[in-house]
Amino acid sequence: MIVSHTLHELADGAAVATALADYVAAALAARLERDGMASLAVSGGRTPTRFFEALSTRDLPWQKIAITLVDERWVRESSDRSNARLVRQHLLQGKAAAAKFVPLANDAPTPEAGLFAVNEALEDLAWPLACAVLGMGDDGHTASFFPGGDHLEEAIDPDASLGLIPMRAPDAGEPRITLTLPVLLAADALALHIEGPAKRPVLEKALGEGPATEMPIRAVLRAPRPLDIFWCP
Ligand SMILES: O=C(O)[C@H](O)[C@@H](O)[C@H](O)[C@H](O)COP(=O)(O)O
Repeated sequence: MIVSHTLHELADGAAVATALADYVAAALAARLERDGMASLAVSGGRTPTRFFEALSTRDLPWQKIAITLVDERWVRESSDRSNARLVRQHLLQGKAAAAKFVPLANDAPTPEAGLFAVNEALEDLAWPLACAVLGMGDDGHTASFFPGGDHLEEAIDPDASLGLIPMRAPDAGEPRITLTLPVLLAADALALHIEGPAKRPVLEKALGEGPATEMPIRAVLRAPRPLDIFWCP
């Protein structure tokens, strides 16, 4: 198996935010230079706030950049569980306010009902992604690839034909929608952003043996492509 990870160990969350913002800005700039347009997919959850704020100050031609999410909880943007809300509050600010944002959720009652419209909206992005930034939960999930997820095997299939898939899982809270593994792996640059002492042993365990369905981050860690892991205690 070919694995090629780079672990960036930083002193604290502020240092991770700066290093990851540098990394993402470089990936966007490289793609902009080549194609004149670039897309970025980011994760939600609690970890990314400081990184979003650092990235939002970067001097990039944001009007040529489209931002979407790696995954979303199927809730309204008024919910504090909404990843889109987090992106609007912390990333689409300052210079980055000029970016185009394509949310993964809409007003449809379920992800299945909303899927078609989200897929259509995503057609406006420049594909493949210039950069995708993943997070990781304490159970080893990433994106909405949850252990026990009803569409987990399809979502982490490297040959998945769908780019976007609904997901329900016992520990996911609400129904979710997520980009699938091949879409994430096709990104020019792929980062995993984890912070705090509790996540390091989870990462170490995920790097060991065992099925990817048990710790779905393994599907990313085992993929034959470079992955940059940003971590601080
Ligand atoms: O919507 C989400 O929940 C995410 O995109 C998810 O995959 C997240 O990255 C991890 O759960 C880590 O979350 P924390 O940053 O909250 O630990």
